Amino acid sequence: MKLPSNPQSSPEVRYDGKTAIITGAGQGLGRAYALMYARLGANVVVNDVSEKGANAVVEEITRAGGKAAATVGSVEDGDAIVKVALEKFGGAHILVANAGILRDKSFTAMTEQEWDAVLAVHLRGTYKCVKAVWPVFLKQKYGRIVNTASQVGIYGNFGQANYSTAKAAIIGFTRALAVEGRKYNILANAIAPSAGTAMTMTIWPQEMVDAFKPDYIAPIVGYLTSEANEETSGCLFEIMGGWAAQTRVAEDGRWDLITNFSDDRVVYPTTPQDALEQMANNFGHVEDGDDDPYADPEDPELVAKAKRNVEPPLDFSYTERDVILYNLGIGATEKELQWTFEGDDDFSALPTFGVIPQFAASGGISLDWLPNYNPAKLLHGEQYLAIKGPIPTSGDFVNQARILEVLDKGKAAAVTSVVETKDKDTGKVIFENQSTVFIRGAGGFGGKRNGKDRGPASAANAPPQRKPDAVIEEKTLPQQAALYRLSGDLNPLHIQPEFAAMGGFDKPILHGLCSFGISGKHVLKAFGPYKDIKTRFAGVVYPGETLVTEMWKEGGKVIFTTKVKERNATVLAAAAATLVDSGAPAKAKL
Ligand SMILES: CCCCCCC[C@@H](O)CC(=O)SCCNC(=O)CCNC(=O)[C@H](O)C(C)(C)COP(=O)(O)OP(=O)(O)OC[C@H]1O[C@@H](n2cnc3c(N)ncnc32)[C@H](O)[C@@H]1OP(=O)(O)O
Repeated sequence: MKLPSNPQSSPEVRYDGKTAIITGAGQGLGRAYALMYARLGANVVVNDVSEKGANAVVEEITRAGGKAAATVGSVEDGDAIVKVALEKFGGAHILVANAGILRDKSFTAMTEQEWDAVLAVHLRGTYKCVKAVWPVFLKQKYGRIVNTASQVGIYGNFGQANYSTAKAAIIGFTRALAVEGRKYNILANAIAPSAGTAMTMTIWPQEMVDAFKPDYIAPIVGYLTSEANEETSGCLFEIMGGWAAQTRVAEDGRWDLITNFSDDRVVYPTTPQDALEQMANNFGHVEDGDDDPYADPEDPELVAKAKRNVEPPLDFSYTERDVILYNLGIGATEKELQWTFEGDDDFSALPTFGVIPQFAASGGISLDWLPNYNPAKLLHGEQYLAIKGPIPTSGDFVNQARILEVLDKGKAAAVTSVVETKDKDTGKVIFENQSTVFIRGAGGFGGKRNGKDRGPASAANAPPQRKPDAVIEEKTLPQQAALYRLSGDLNPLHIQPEFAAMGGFDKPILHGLCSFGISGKHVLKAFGPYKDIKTRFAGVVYPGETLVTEMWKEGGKVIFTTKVKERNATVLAAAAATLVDSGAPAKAKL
């Protein structure tokens, strides 16, 4: 920011013809601002809850030859305040939301009334005044706003949970206004002033109150709300007794140095996109210490810390009942006792049961840091499952989840997580899942578009140009999703019409992993067991539709494609399974 050395005397900082609205202007900081604006040619609307205070300031201004009007009442009545500006002066150009109260109390003792009162005056009052003046600013394509935050809102303070909350919220509010207002020449900044006023008098010693005069704050507010300020917006300034600094957010993503902002790898994000980019850029290089340029491979503790996307391990158990429920959920029948009767000699889980433990683990992975994240817009994009040992029909396990990659697909974000499921007793990994979710509307944050080669987990698996070696058709049930969800994926997208509508579907859709399981069962029936299986979810399936799995045996792999028969739509693509017995012949008749 280019700040004139003395804005009050600088020739370019004048407010002739402009109307400034100042809330809480009956005394203290607000009064100092009101007097400054009036002195520099503005019409001033002096708002205060105290009639005496507001009138005294108006009188002081008019006596000195300036123009001012009082509006007495709460800042929560922003409409009434702005109305005075429009009626008395025919417009509004500057809003300084300054009014505030304190109700300090330790959080333990703070009453709800004390909480509500502070939030009402600071946060709701600021919002109401901005809301009322915003259409005026939009229409004239000009507006300058200074909202009043506080150091307490930045750093927190004992006895001020209510005030800290309101002030922190005002910072975010102001930054959002700056983003939305920029193209209309509406600039909004927040200040965290410290001055001796009636408000701080209750908590500061008298010498401090005397030393830190409100007049020291006014010039910065004056400059920020002047025409001379053509670009500074969305900033936060801490100002006190003639000292001012811009406060920026700094990020250093290295665990070892997270509290040490001392070198040039520290970054200063100014938008959520910047902040997200820092996070997104870090995904993928933290699988082991050697991959992490910031980790010291000599120091195992540091290497462990560098695995920053790792969720804590979570216990997970399942029983034979869970196995049967899953098998039924992907179409096992009462005749297939090996999948539906625990007393059968060959009782077993269908291999894709291995995707189920990840649901218990990935609950810890939150995605709400993505811009415009909307859970209704999330679709399952890809799935890879490696089966690394015989699948028990019951037991105790430990799941470990981590985010592997966050890609920016422009109109969507693609987030890949990895979950390893280990046998709790032996520590042996049984399943590894790599799962990509595709969140429509959450892209465009400036992250990288293409991910790394994840071997069979990201292979393109193009089907060969010949007739399939095996084809299996299976009609799903209208209640397929209602049944399948009981195995762990409780996403309402698959059962609740209203939620499906929010996701853009006219009715609930089938779980991607249900179709995956059904096709995985077809591969098993046609070619026998496999040690890994992968697909891309290329189109939606509705419960009740018929799935047709076309399979081609290529060496030790079965490449497959699944279509919905009724719509001839491809729903599983780039799909393949690696067979345990690579020499297994294609079964001609199924
Ligand atoms: C713990 C485990 C977590 C699992 C959570 C699972 C939660 C479940 O409850 C949710 C579900 O089961 S949803 C049901 C299953 N999934 C679906 O039905 C999705 C079907 N697919 C589609 O609709 C589109 O392909 C669609 C919308 C995905 C993409 O179509 P388009 O927008 O037209 O995309 P397109 O223009 O073709 O490509 C844009 C870029 O995105 C990449 N891409 C496309 N499809 C992808 C997919 N399925 N997965 C990952 N990336 C995909 C493209 O490669 C392209 O990238 P680039 O431009 O860089 O080449």
